[in-house]
Amino acid sequence: SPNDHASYMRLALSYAHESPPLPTNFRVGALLVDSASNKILTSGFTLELPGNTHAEQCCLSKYASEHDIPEERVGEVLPEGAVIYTTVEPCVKRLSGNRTCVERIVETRSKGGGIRKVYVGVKEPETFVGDNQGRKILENAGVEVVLVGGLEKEILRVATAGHVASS
Ligand SMILES: Nc1nc(=O)c(N)c(NC[C@H](O)[C@H](O)[C@H](O)COP(=O)(O)O)[nH]1
Ligand SMILES: [Zn+2]
Repeated sequence: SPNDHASYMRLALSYAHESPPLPTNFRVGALLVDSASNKILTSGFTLELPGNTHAEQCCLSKYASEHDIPEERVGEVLPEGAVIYTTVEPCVKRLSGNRTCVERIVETRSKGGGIRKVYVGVKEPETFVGDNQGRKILENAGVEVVLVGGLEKEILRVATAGHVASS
């Protein structure tokens, strides 16, 4: 129900606070949830795992390691009702050139299962890569993108805490 989405998004936002503030990315929090059992499978935040990691990537990577499977094959072990909540929409381009979260999410569906829905707190600001057009790519891959409104101001304040205050 809608307030479930808002409470999951608020929880994802609480993880974003764990991310170190930097001027070079956003502080994002994410959850991997089994919507069938309403259970939180993993949480993640930007830079949680070693390397230049994204919140959504950390959720998938942690779940994969819990199941002793390489991250790129995580789709094979995700439950039927797997969904992701992320405070900022999944990246579709990254200045570092690392694999994007849209690619990682789409890849989970290669064997038929995988992530079915992505709940998003805000559209990505244009700071680094301009307008993020990832939503269409996700939808074309059969991933529904649902905007969960109400936390935009807080999400953006946390996401940009490491950025030089815009004059
Ligand atoms: N959804 C999302 N989750 C994250 O955890 C994160 N950090 C971003 N950020 C998107 C932003 O576009 C990229 O952080 C910059 O483009 C810099 O690229 P890198 O992150 O260094 O690869 N977006
Ligand atoms: Zn990403």
